[in-house]
This record gives sequence, C-alpha cells and structure tokens, in this order.
Amino acid sequence: MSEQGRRNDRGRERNRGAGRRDSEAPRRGQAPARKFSEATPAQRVREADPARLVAFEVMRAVSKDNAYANLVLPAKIRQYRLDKRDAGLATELSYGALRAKGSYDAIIARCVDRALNDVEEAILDALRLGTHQLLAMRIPPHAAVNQTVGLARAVIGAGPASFINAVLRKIGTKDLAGWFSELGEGVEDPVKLAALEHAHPEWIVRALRQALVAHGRPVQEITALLEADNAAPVVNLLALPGIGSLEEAFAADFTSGPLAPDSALSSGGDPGRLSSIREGSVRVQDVGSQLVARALAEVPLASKGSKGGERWLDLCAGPGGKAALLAALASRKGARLLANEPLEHRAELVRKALTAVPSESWEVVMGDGRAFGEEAPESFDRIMVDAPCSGLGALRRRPESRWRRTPAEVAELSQLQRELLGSALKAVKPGGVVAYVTCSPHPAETTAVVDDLLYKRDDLELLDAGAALDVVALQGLQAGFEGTAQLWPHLHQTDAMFLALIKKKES
Ligand SMILES: C[S@@+](CC[C@H](N)C(=O)[O-])C[C@H]1O[C@@H](n2cnc3c(N)ncnc32)[C@H](O)[C@@H]1O
Repeated sequence: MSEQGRRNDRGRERNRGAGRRDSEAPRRGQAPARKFSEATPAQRVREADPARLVAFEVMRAVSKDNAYANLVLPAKIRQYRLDKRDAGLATELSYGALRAKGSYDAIIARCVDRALNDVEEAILDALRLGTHQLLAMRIPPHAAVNQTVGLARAVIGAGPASFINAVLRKIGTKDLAGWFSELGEGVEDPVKLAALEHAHPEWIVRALRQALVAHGRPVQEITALLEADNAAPVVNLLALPGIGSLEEAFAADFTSGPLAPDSALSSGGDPGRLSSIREGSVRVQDVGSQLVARALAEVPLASKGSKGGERWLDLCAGPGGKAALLAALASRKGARLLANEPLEHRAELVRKALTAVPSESWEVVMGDGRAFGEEAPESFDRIMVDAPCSGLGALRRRPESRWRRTPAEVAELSQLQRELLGSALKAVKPGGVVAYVTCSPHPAETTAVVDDLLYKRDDLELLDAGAALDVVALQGLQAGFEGTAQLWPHLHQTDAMFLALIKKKES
C-alpha cells in the first residue's frame, strides 16, 4: 500500500464514529434525531461566522424541507441582517455548494469511510460548504477549514465538527483539477466527464447535448452551455411598454439591454430598492421571456379581430411575468388579455403582476388550461402556452434544481404539454397563432411536442419563430432552426427559452 493510502486509512480510523449514524439515527431523508439548531439564533451567531451560518441554513432548508434557495436566501439575509459583503458571501457559498453538490459529493465520498447515505445530511451539508470554500473560492485553506469546523461546532456539535475537520483536511490535499483527474481516471464517456467537471447530472448533460444538435448547434458547445449554467445570471429588467420607465434603473447601476426593447441589466445590485419595481411598472424578467412574449404580440395574423379588438389568451399565466408584458402590449394595440392560472396563489400573483396595466386590458381567470379548447373553441387571436416544464433552461437561477429533477418528470410533463398545446389550438381562431414556449431546451418538451402535433394535423402551419424573434429583438439572434427557435444562456445570456409559433390555417 502506498504512503498516501496508509495515510488515508489512518484518517479513516480517526474519522470513525463522529459522523456515523448510530442505530437510532434516522436514514437520510428522514427527520434527523439530532436537533442541530438547539442553540438559540443569538448563540449561533456568536459562535459561527454569520455569512456561513446563513449559507448553511439555506442548504439545510433545501435538503430538509425541499425549499428553493432563491426564496430562502433573501429571507435569511434579512433575518440575520447581513451587510452587503456578507450577503454576497452567503450567496456565493450557498449557491456554489448547492450547484456543485453532485461533484462535491463524489469528492467527499473518496474521503469518508462509509457510503454517503450513512452520513447525516446536516454533516454532509457542512462538508459541501467547506469543500466549496476549499476548492472553488479564493479562501485560504486554513480559514476554509477553521470557519466550517467552527460553524459545525456551533450548529451540529463537537463530535461531528472533528469528523468534518478530518474530512476537509483530506479534501484540501488536492485542488479541484486534481480531484477531477483522480475521479475521472479510466472514464472514457465524455458525458460522464462533463457531468463530473461541470456539476450536472448525467441525464441532463445528455439531454442538453441532444438539444444543441436538435437546434443545429455543434455538440462541442456543451462545455460553454454547462459553464453558463454555473455562472451567476445578470439581473434583467423590463419597463412595461407605455407604462414604465428605466430612468431610475439607469441612474442606479443598470445599463441598457442590448437584445430587447425597454430592457436593462445589471450584474449586481438589488432591484428591490427601485421604486419603479415596487410599483410594478418595471419588472424583473429574463430577456428570453421578454422576447418570446413580444414575438407572439407582433406576429402578423390572418384571423379577423373581434369588434372590440383582438382577444389574447395566456393559458398558463402564473406568476404573471409574460402576462404583464402581453397585457401592456395588448393595451397599446386595443386588444384584451385573458390570463388563466389554475392555482389560487399563483393566480393572485398574476393579478399583482398586472396591477400597473390599465384594468380594461386584462382579466384573470382560474381553470385547467386543458379544458379551454372545449369551453371556448375558436375564440382567441393570439394564445401563449408557456407550459409547465422541467426548467432545464433556467438552471442558472435555481442552484438546487438540477439535482431534484428526474427524467420521469420530463415524461410526465411532456404529456401535459401536449394536452395544453392541443387545447390552445382548439381555442385559437382560424388564422390565429399559438406560441408554444418552454424554459427548457429538452427535446422531449420542445421539438418532439411540436413535431408530433404537426405530423398528425394538416390544418396547422409552423411559422418561422427565429424570424419572428429577429423582428422584435434589437439585434439578430440566429436562434431559429427548421421553423422553431431556441435561445441559449451561453450564446444569448438568456434562459434557454424555446419558441414555436403555430398558425391555425383558415379553412
Ligand atoms: C412555466 S409557468 C408559466 C410562467 C408564466 N407564463 C410567466 O411568465 O410568469 C407554468 C404555469 O402553468 C401552470 N399550470 C400547471 N398546470 C396547468 C394546467 N393544467 N393548465 C394551465 N396552467 C397550468 C402552473 O401553475 C404555472 O404557473
């Protein structure tokens, strides 16, 4: 056995006990027997660095309560009154460790003497936090280890803290590249290697590769795409056309958005401090979302608008991002938007999103979009189907989501997507247009849904979605391929929005 191997074994001996579940401890996924937060919040703050404490609590909420980091983090930052610097550190720590969970777990697994399933989840979360500091941040190794151990002592206990100390010291013996080369030894499959090095589940890497090819992109772009998923997204703003102004945003640190009209962007800063955001006349919205909504609003129609102007429908409207833009555009064109959302709390969000738009231009209803076609056949000139989807195009914004999603969900969603699109195509007037949109580039949710439908029907025509996007964008996007369009984080710095524009032929 090599000296390194002997050293590791001695380390394993030392590690035995502290992090191990005893027979009464729950399995992973069950409520932990140890109440790791027995100390009062004030005690915990005294003993642990506040930014790391916030990051740890965010990670615990994600692992234990299935929470969303982007919702928990701002609340925790407020609760612990973190200043700007600590808030930034807490964000980097929690988002970074959550995003890279799969890769960090593979590294941690090499440094503990048992299956990761047998390590208490709170201990694992602390190890992931420490690993991120050691391998991906410019924090001196002794500080990364000491701060994590201090945190663990304050919130989990002395025994686990010494276990964490020993494991982190082993992890710190190599840098990230060193770990990847050890873990990747003998692995030939490029998908497995990309999954490890860019911290994505393998099935998602496969799906993204297929998606690139399905949209005429070279498969080699996968590296840039995976890297873009791991980068912090810029904040995009939209001034509702004819309603909002970006003056205030420009006076802060926002700059004019290069791709979409009435848009602004910033890589830092808190948009919540702008009064125009609080009033709702300016909204935080990904530029890809803005562009697909505008493309539907501007595409020429052959349908005859009703007497009171065109009727527009947003079939899946919650929480109301696209509905707000569509309603503002409808208001300028003398059209009217019906926004549908089946879930009460999300329908309420849609109403809130629409408050800045004159109320005669919109109405919110609650219903199952699948029933719309039967209930209101041939009634609408333009319909947005922004279907529930896996969200694989918005991984930048939700650090934990890639590890939660499953291929089975995609199959389930694609059935719902087909039904919603089918219903919309019944509800659209002859000559009218349906926009089918997902914030996922997964072929099972995008091209397969559209192709299957077009194959079966001869009363439908696929319009050129790439050209429609170029009409509304401020510069050529080159997003179209064989009729549909796909935006990409690595090319357009937007979420990976898919757009198909389907016209119902006039009989
Ligand atoms: C991708 S989100 C829409 C995002 C929205 N268009 C926006 O820009 O803010 C999909 C929405 O569809 C809703 N939904 C789920 N099942 C539905 C159904 N059967 N009919 C209509 N909407 C549904 C979800 O509740 C969710 O709010």
